[in-house]
Amino acid sequence: MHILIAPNAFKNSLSAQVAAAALAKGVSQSSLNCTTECFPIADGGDGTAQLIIQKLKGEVIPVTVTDPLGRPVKTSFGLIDGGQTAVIEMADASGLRLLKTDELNPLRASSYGTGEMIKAALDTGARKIIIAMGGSATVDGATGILSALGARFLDATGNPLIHLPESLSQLESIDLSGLDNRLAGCEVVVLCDVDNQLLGDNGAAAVFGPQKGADAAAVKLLDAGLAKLSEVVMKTTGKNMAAIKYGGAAGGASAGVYALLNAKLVNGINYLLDITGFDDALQKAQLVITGEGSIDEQTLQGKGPFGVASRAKAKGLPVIGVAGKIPLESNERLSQYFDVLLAIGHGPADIATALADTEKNLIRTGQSIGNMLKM
Ligand SMILES: O=C(O)[C@H](O)CO
Repeated sequence: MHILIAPNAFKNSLSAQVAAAALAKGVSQSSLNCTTECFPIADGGDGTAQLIIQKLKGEVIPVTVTDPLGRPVKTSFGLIDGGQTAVIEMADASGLRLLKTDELNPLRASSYGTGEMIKAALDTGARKIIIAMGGSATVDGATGILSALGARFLDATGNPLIHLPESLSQLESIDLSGLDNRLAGCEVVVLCDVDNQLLGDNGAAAVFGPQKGADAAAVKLLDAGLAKLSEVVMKTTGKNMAAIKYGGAAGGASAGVYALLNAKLVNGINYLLDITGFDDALQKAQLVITGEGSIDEQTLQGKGPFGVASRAKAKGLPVIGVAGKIPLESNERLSQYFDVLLAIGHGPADIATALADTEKNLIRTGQSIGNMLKM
């Protein structure tokens, strides 16, 4: 039997690579006679660019940019296709993981550093830029990214707004005359980790603002600011940031680059699976194991394990989903994609212990899966 092991990262615990290796180790310690292939995945959020760059054997270009609070951060992006295409991870410059809990400041956090990475990519001569968006600390509708690339966000007196995104409700016009003209000849593709739209109860501020430190008042202010941005963008470009699917990803940065850089917004997991040749790996498999920190109804909204499971199911393959948390009761919708769902925990544990034990839990779960299949 050949098993394809394709988990997402286990948030706050293990990268997708380590999770896949742990499951494979467990299976190899079982009594099952089988071969395995590790195919770690990501859905646009943290780790996506790294996986693409690794899989496509890209060149890593080091760069120093500014973090969400304007401090220098050493990071990198990748070049693939012989240098024609740059692959950027927004979270490397503007990610939540760059801030300590007491530094979270969604009213001021800026995506400027991601714009600096785009600029650095243009400097290499890249003609296409893939940006993985998710895991961000910002809710600025890409105003930071665009400012780094030369756009100016102006108030009623024609002065540039300071303290974005907090001041967005004073936006009156956008000056695009200074926008880096190399962007005109460059295709921008954004890999989105969620399909939420920009505004409202299901939008960037309301759903993802709280995890970036926004209280109820800040969520309201940010949502109103993004609505104002959308209104002015509509006047300036005729493009509707508020209506685009995926526009709520990464604090609306996806919607901003869609409207002002003509970026194409796509489902992160599907793009990753396509570009990394997942279907070829699937071709050889008789069983697929995928997983993530939690597998529940939300998984079906385009998350990584869902992307993997739907492709496996399209080929009639059995799928085992492993997660720290799974629904208590069996769920008909989930069963259409996951033949078996396994919780990896070995007993009652607080979150900190569960996170610390994830690797061991995955090894043991992999071994149990192998032994069960052998039976
Ligand atoms: O960055 C974020 O806001 C979330 O990952 C959703 O895209």
